[in-house]
Amino acid sequence: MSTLLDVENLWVRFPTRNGIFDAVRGVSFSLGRERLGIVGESGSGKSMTGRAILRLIRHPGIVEADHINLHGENLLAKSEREMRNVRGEQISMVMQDPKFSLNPVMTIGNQLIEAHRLHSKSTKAEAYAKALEMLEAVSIRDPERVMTAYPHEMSGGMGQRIMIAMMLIPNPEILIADEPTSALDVSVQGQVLSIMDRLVKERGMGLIFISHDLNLVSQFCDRVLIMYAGRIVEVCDANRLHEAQHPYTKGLLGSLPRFDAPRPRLEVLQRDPAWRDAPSVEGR
Ligand SMILES: Nc1ncnc2c1ncn2[C@@H]1O[C@H](COP(=O)(O)OP(=O)(O)OP(=O)(O)O)[C@@H](O)[C@H]1O
Repeated sequence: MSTLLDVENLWVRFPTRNGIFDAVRGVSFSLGRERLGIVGESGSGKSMTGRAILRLIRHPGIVEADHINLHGENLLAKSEREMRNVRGEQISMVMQDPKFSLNPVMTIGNQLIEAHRLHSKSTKAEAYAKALEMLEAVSIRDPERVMTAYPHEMSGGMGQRIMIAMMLIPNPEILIADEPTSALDVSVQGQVLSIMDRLVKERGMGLIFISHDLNLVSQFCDRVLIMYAGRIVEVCDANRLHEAQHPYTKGLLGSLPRFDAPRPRLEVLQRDPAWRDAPSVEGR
């Protein structure tokens, strides 16, 4: 499998009143043209890993790594100006809540057109056609009407699909999706997942899918990194997640409710201090 992205020894640090807090601690993994899941409980460092790749960690957070290579070029060596081209052009990120990402006072059409013209020297008519095409690609049924609407007029699921359309306009090679479907109901969730699935298969895109939902990730992804306290504790093929060896992963699986075999009581996730200090597993 060809490697698009290779991350070596990534740390994300925050200075706090009580000293440095390490949110991500020496994580290494690679991404090919695949659906790579990152799972773990809240605070395990999933989002910070995704944001660090795009150097989107806010001050005073610090990103350090031996390298974050995109096609062999280290993103950490790029200037802020060069990074602006990488964001969107090569790597896009979709966040959980589109309301925070779309401009509330601009029509959806104008936002899509602007996104397109930012990345290519096209005429307004070409950008309009491309915007319509992208809305159709994410299964928006009435794209002409949606072009003239404002974000608040959209349901959560439509907003999320519009965000994906916006992220796809520059045709990125990598999409980082941070809990992209957790605010959506199950049927809309299915639509959004199938759009992302199609993009991986048809465009050969690499997808990093960040989620706390083990069931979803095991069904949707090819490979899964399991994070605990800022480290990767286990790497599994998604369809073999049930064979996971690490006690934390087993605990996460054991604490899931199941409809097919209801448990009288959900297991409480136990944590062992030794897990924190064990070296990070390589996600390659
Ligand atoms: N500005 C900050 N200062 C200090 N610590 C921070 C800061 N921002 C995030 N953190 C910490 O970094 C850790 C990792 O956060 P991250 O958002 O990556 O977790 P996550 O696994 O994505 O969790 P969730 O599923 O809840 O989003 C958390 O413990 C969080 O409290």
